[in-house]
Amino acid sequence: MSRAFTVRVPCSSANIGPGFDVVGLALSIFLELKVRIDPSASGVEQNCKIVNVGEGAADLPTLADENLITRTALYVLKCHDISSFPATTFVTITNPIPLGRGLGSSGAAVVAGVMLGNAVGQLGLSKDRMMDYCLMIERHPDNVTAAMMGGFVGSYLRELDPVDMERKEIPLSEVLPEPAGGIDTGLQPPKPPYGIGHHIKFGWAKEVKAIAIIPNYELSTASSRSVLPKTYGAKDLIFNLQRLAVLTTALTRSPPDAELIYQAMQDKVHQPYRKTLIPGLTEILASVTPKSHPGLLGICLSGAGPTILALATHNFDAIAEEIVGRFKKEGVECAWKVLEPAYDGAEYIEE
Ligand SMILES: Nc1ncnc2c1ncn2[C@@H]1O[C@H](COP(=O)(O)OP(=O)(O)O)[C@@H](O)[C@H]1O
Ligand SMILES: N[C@@H](CCOP(=O)(O)O)C(=O)O
Repeated sequence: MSRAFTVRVPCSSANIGPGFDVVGLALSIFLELKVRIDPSASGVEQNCKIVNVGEGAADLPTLADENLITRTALYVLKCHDISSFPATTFVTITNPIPLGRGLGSSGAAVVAGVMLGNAVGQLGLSKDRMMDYCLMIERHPDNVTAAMMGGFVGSYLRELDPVDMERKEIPLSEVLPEPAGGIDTGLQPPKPPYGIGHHIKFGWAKEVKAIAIIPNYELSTASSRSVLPKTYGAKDLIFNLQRLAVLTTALTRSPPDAELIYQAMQDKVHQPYRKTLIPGLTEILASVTPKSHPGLLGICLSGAGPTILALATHNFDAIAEEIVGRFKKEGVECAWKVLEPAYDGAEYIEE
């Protein structure tokens, strides 16, 4: 019997200033998979047929063991003794999330892949258990937690017992083996331990919107993490902890207190180091304030960048145009969008 379903996953903005690797906000750009499983389909070579549409479509892989979404689904299936997609699985991936911009495209792809594996294999995994699979692949919890659970979330990775810790810290190449010449032994991959992470959803004041100013170049999360120090001084860590403690509640209050939020979104842990990769970053972050641009609440780098996220209640055009103009002076063109929180997170819709 044929089956059809849709998987829908929001993009996300991680960190929101001081919450490096800790907080994430799911936002209203949605990765969508349209899936049809048709056992009677004939004339199709592979048993999983992928069509990419949207951002980066021309460059994204169309083979199931190469594309991040379907590789992730295969990981989930193999952990349940299912070695491949059922014949014939047609997956149309429509991706409006810009790649490598700090809006969680890879986090959304991983969440979509885990949801796909769960649905294709009819595994009945809960969202909490699916999070364990996500965290075996994307090892900072902020994006995947926001994309899966929705809204504004805080998360941490638990200190697991030594056996589980060893299973969790297995090299990524063993979780998602490279297709060509990799170490795909055909053996069952390592199953995730239970409860790798914990999370909590914060509130969100309904009048707060997120303006994403998106430069027209890609910066991979891996390169943007490579410029960060391995150790930090107590002063900078305390600076961030103090602000994060205030920020998560400040963003729930109506009407929002712009002065409080603006200060609480300052960061000393990642943004200062990333300025070497994002032309004009320091000046851009200082270019709009609640005084210069009423309606602005706070401004930060979105995820690993280069997108800038400005939280605001109104005056969106003026705030965005100021930042677009600053980037232009650095020779960088941008697009911008006003986004809403995506409260529901990842969704599975049976057709
Ligand atoms: N829809 C998708 N399908 C396949 N791969 C994807 C998809 N979205 C993202 N990716 C992979 O994730 C990479 C971007 O990840 P990353 O560097 O973490 O940036 P981002 O900030 O967008 O998450 C892409 O270059 C691509 O390899
Ligand atoms: N906390 C991570 C978040 C990366 O987010 P992405 O959207 O850039 O993938 C970091 O800051 O490195």
